[in-house]
Amino acid sequence: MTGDDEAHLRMDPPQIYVERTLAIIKPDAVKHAEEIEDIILNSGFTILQKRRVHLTPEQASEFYVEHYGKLFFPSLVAYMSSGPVIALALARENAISHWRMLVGPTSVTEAKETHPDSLRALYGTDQQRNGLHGSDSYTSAEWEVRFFFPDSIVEPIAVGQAARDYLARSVNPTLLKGLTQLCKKKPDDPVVWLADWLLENNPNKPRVKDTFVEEPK
Ligand SMILES: Nc1ncnc2c1ncn2[C@@H]1O[C@H](COP(=O)(O)OP(=O)(O)OP(=O)(O)O)[C@@H](O)[C@H]1O
Repeated sequence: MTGDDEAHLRMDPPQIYVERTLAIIKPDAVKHAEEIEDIILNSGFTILQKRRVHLTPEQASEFYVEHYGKLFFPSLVAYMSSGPVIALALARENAISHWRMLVGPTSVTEAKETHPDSLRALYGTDQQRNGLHGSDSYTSAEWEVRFFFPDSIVEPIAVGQAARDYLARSVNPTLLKGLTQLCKKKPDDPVVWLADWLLENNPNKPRVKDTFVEEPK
């Protein structure tokens, strides 16, 4: 066995993990919503759900309850309930940290200086009217997505051993056969060839023969 082979064996298996986060386009940035959604999609996010809502002051207070008691809390609540916002449930790998990176620092002045390409630098106005929100942790993402999308059924995503068991049971046996055939054939476009092979050899494909006889027109 070569050193390269040993290094491959020591490598962790690839992780399959799709994370969700809550994004809000705040009242001052709603006029730029189309542009912002394009940037979201071009940054590898999937928009799972979207709602345009006008929060009441009570709802805005509940959403930002962690800031209750701070000097800026009353004006934050007034601002967040001053006009419609767009709430988006976003998904991608490492969605929470990627979205916060794309959004940029809380202060728009700082965002313009240090992260001029961030969404807050582009669409925010000041420390408070900073255009966008993003969940800051896995726990708050779950809570915030439910806050805006209470009816959404959140399917737990299989991770770790559960993901490995699922793939080992449902996908790997067929995929391995396909990959073996692929290595024998070495087609020009291996991905398309494999996709066709998988469709043709899908063990879940109905096996009933098509017995209908086409009537002449
Ligand atoms: N010093 C401040 N003065 C006025 N408004 C503020 C101040 N600090 C924060 N805010 C407002 O409160 C929001 C929540 O503050 P937080 O410290 O959680 O920032 P953040 O995590 O960057 O923002 P968000 O939670 O909206 O994504 C900010 O986005 C901003 O609108």
